[in-house]
Amino acid sequence: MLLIIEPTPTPGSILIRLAVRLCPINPHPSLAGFAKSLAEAEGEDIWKNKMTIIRNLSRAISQVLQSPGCGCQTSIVPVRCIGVSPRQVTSDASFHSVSFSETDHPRVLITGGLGQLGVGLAKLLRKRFGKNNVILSDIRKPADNVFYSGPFIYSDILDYKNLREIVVNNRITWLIHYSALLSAVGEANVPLARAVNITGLHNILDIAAEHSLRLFVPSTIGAFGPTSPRNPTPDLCIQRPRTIYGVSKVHAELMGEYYHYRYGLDFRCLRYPGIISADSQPGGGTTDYAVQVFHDAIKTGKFQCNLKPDTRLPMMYIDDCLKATLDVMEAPAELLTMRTYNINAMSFTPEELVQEVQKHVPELEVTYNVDPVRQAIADSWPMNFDDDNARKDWGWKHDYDLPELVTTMFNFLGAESRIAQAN
Ligand SMILES: NC(=O)C1=CN([C@@H]2O[C@H](COP(=O)(O)OP(=O)(O)OC[C@H]3O[C@@H](n4cnc5c(N)ncnc54)[C@H](O)[C@@H]3O)[C@@H](O)[C@H]2O)C=CC1
Ligand SMILES: CC(=O)[C@H](N)C(=O)O
Repeated sequence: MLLIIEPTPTPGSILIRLAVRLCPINPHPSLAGFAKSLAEAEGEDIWKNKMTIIRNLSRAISQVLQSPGCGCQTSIVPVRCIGVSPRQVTSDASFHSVSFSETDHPRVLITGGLGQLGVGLAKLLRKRFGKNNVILSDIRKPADNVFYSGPFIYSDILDYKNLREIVVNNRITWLIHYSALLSAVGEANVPLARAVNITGLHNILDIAAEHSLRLFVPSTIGAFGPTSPRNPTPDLCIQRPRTIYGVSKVHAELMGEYYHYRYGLDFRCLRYPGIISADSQPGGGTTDYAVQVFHDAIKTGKFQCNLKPDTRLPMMYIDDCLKATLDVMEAPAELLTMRTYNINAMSFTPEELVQEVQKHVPELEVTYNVDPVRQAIADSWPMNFDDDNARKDWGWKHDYDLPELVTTMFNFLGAESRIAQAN
């Protein structure tokens, strides 16, 4: 629970916020009533009697928590901390952002939503929560099909005020933060990667804390480095990545967890492996080869791989990745023993992937032209990812192994190229 205290807080205003946050749909009468009487008495120098206030406050809270009429889960409301908001709010924005009509469905904002993963996630979430409850945002111009498939809004995560306005005006309750520069493009432009991945994240964290949002930030296998155990890599171990991307993701993991413990932010984070998708292009990472091979196999029958044939990395089909994201966002807080989890599906080398691809396109010709930057990155990343905690805690389970992944990719891309040929 996050309680934001104004510059001159009064017992009444604190209690009204507390009542609303404990049960936004139906503030508990004893707490709400007590808050009202305190608010009325505020003119009478009520701070003089602090002990009475604290005693009555604890009594009112415990009544609320024990009340069967309160629709809120008691397990998620313990008063973790009553602290000052990370960026002090001068207005009553946080109070007004809690709407009494927010009931069944979350209102979701996805940042960086036009990359490899965002459009697919929006589709999945819209199916579950309704089209208009999921807003895609990015700094790029959306394709027609994306623009007409549901709400889209321009949002630069470096613009704090604009981001805050979007969250307030759209009564956002879940924020999925996808904007980032990935590993290879990050090394090519370190200042921009630092700005987007680190400064941008600070904006996101503050806005999420200020407005009590549930926040998802993906991390990556790239958050580990050459001194981490690589086969397998557990959730908790040495993390000394050697890319700006990896450093920024470790920073995101630690800052998110810190905000969780310090301000009660509902921060959730999964470390994704390399993600393979058919209908969206990767944005400049080290694992991109594993998507490119499918397109080249179909288009030209020739593929040049930029990693060595025996470079083993953890990978996952996009549907599994998006399902995991929704599952962890919906998981009851009491199941989460950690706030950052590894997830995995399979591990393979380019050689093994090519063998599987050649079962579908036997004439595929493959050459290796190693990119030293990407190879050095891949050599420092996990080979196998240990995701036992995600499986134990909230029931994570992947559906796609290597053969299913390859068949699914060809089914999709084959159908697409047949449609293109027919037109
Ligand atoms: N695709 C993958 O294999 C993996 C992805 N992830 C993480 O998942 C998230 C999404 O990944 P992808 O969709 O693959 O990334 P992507 O690189 O395809 O897309 C990132 C998006 O962020 C946007 N962006 C850049 N600067 C921005 C700014 N200032 N404001 C708003 N948006 C901005 C870009 O326009 C782009 O559409 C990222 O955080 C990434 O680190 C983690 C592990 C693996
Ligand atoms: C694994 C990732 O985070 C991403 N695909 C990259 O290669 O940079």
